[in-house]
Amino acid sequence: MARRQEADAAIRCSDLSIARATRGGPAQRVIDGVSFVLPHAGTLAVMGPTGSGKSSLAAVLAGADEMGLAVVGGDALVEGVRVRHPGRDHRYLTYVTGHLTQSAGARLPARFTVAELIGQPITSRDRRVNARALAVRVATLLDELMLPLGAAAKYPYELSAGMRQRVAFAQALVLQPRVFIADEPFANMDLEVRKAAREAIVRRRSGYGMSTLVVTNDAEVVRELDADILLLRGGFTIAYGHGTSDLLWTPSGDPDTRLISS
Ligand SMILES: Nc1ncnc2c1ncn2[C@@H]1O[C@H](COP(=O)(O)OP(=O)(O)OP(=O)(O)O)[C@@H](O)[C@H]1O
Repeated sequence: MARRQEADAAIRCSDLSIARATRGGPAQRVIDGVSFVLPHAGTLAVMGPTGSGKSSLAAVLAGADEMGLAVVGGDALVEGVRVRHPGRDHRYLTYVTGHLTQSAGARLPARFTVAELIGQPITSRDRRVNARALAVRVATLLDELMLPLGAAAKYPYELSAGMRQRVAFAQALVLQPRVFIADEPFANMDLEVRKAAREAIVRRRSGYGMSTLVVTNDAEVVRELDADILLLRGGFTIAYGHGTSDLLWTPSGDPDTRLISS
């Protein structure tokens, strides 16, 4: 797909507010006035307690068609595409962002093989894809994420939870995204595998400038990826900056280092 005019940042989020429709009741605001900039080749960790809106923010930025989520204020530019009304650019948005949703491994559809699942972002866009080239790309990703080549022909139920998570991880990277939006990507991974998955991110960051927004509450992940931090509570930003000692706390957010040192 042709590159659009070069955006000046991977994500430029300006006073973004997101609401989630609730059954019967009024829409619930899950993100309220959030602003940040993720530069090209940058890494941002979105942290905060459960229900603070991390996954909702990630889904909207990735252009996920999640029922009931809507931008109700401000906007965000992801590789130059407005998430509020992307229109025909929605397809481009989902092409340049690799979205690894929360518990993606556990939610892989059961009727496809691993090779089909990893290749799906490509085959769903181009049915005449070169099968041999696709097989090579799938094999490379399996190897990179320490999955045996034999896994390609298996179905999700034949794999462990950790292996399924790596299949979902590979699927989110198969299009070599410009922005990787990953919701708790290292769930169910042991130390060795987690290192391989982290290196897959770092390799793309230094190789072609992939930017990463990672939802995590693991301070180790923040350190390992040398990430900036956006700390949310109840949909609001309570701190933003780099490193635990360099965070700017908003007036409404009492400094609470427990949130980032757990
Ligand atoms: N599928 C859903 N249906 C209804 N409400 C939801 C749904 N998913 C999230 N919510 C609500 O939206 C708000 C924000 O949730 P969100 O999942 O974005 O937060 P989070 O910080 O990612 O939480 P967690 O760490 O538990 O995943 C919460 O109040 C949550 O209860």
